[in-house]
Amino acid sequence: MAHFKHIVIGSGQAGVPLAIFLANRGESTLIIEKDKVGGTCVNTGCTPSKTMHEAIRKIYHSQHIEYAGLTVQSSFDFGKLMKHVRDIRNTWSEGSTDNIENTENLTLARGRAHFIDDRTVSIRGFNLIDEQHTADFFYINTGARPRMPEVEGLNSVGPLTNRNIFELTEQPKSLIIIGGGYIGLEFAQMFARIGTSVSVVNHGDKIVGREDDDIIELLQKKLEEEGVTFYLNKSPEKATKESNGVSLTLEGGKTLKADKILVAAGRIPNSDHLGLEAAGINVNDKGVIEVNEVLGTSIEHIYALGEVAGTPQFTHMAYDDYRVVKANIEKPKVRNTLHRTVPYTLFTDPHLGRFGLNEKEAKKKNLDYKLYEMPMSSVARAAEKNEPYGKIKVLCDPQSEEILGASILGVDGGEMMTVLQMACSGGITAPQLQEYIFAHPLLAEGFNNLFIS
Ligand SMILES: Cc1cc2nc3c(=O)[nH]c(=O)nc-3n(C[C@H](O)[C@H](O)[C@H](O)COP(=O)(O)OP(=O)(O)OC[C@H]3O[C@@H](n4cnc5c(N)ncnc54)[C@H](O)[C@@H]3O)c2cc1C
Ligand SMILES: NC(=O)c1ccc[n+]([C@@H]2O[C@H](COP(=O)([O-])OP(=O)(O)OC[C@H]3O[C@@H](n4cnc5c(N)ncnc54)[C@H](O)[C@@H]3O)[C@@H](O)[C@H]2O)c1
Repeated sequence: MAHFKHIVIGSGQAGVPLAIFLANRGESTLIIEKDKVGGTCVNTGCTPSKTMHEAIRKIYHSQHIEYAGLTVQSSFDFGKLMKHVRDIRNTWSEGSTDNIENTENLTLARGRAHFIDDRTVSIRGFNLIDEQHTADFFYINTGARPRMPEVEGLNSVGPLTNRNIFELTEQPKSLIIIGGGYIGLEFAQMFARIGTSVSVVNHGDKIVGREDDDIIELLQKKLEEEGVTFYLNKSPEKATKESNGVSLTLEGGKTLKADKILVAAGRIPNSDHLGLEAAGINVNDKGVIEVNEVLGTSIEHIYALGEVAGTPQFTHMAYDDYRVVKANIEKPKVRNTLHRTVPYTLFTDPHLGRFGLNEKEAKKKNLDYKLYEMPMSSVARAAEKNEPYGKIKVLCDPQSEEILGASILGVDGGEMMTVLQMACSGGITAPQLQEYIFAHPLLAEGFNNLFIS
């Protein structure tokens, strides 16, 4: 048993920078990881999925330049693509491991941690030997895992999730995806583009249900044009292993058949098995650790960060939790989690870049707004790229014309959204953007036309 000033449990998007920060203050710090260093984003989330997305985007666009007189007949090696994805992921995870191991005062323990009491954790190591350590302060950054819906037989058909899909070496000829959210749609398009027959089953009547209906319609239309079939308002009821794959029976009786099923039906926090009761740490009925605005738990010297603490499920938000904890260690009460902007980008092609208010939310809250909207085909750069699909919607305050939120379904829509997010943070208004000199012909230049009232 050793005593540390700080123990960080989980090496996710908040845990690694936090542990390095604490150790660099000259304070003895232990970081515990039960799996690969870097957490979901690096190993089974953003890094591999966006590596795959970019490769497939390039393949797709290289096959769609008939307008320039080029017809491409190419062969495609799925195994090679997935090896590339795993190589990139491993490089980033190993880089993160090296950073930890090269930091003075920082120790990496490999194994699964749980609390014995509010000052002690036990770690079940990879060698199955338990060790116990104590600390003055603890930081829980254990993330979340895929939620497996209650579907009869689902576990016995060996479903894919984000945890094992990047290990595939053979391309499924057909794929059923349960869930029409971020993971479901990103994978649906990727697999459809490489020739897999893809069906998405979603129990709500809309995919990405919190977006505006016109944006959802455009996005769904694009995916349908690329070969994705949607089964909306349908819950899967029974999964069965077949001699040549799997079948999934939906409510109402329709049965789909495919090589594989991918489950992308939301995530649940990794708070069970942590011994939180032994430490007196409160969780809510969804298993989320209850935290205050500076991420303190019900126990004064224990903090929780990232998805396990109910932070919006994006890497940049977990990372911002690290900034909040860091700021409060350096100078208490300077930063908290209240009123944070939560930008995000759905990495379909084209992107859906989002931040702040959309029409759906404004109507729900009965808020007044002025809407500026324009098709992407009116943006010169998008036309020049021959990627004019989508639309821009920006909500502004009707009096001050300050920007309240944006939905940009369009080529590089995430990058475009960020320009508006920054304008919003800096109090730059719609008329100011209409007069602003953007370099021609960039996508952002489209804002000159968008904001003509
Ligand atoms: C397929 C996919 C694509 C995604 N794409 C994006 C994207 O493009 N952009 C974006 O912003 N977000 C994306 N996300 C979401 C993003 O990955 C997560 O929001 C982010 O990783 C959450 O970080 P975290 O710090 O909360 O936890 P995690 O990154 O999940 O880290 C938690 C760590 O704790 C470890 N752990 C758990 N329990 C224990 C224990 N008892 N002892 C020791 N260690 C433990 C886990 O092994 C893990 O390494 C994606 C997610 C998925 C699944
Ligand atoms: N680009 C990004 O930033 C990105 C990419 C991937 C994941 N993520 C994060 O990861 C989180 C998890 O992604 P996700 O796609 O698993 O969850 P999600 O919450 O985005 O979507 C889940 C979908 O599954 C549907 N669903 C739930 N149970 C179902 C059932 N039994 N049958 C059929 N449909 C069902 C829901 O209606 C919903 O549409 C996201 O919320 C997001 O924050 C972000």
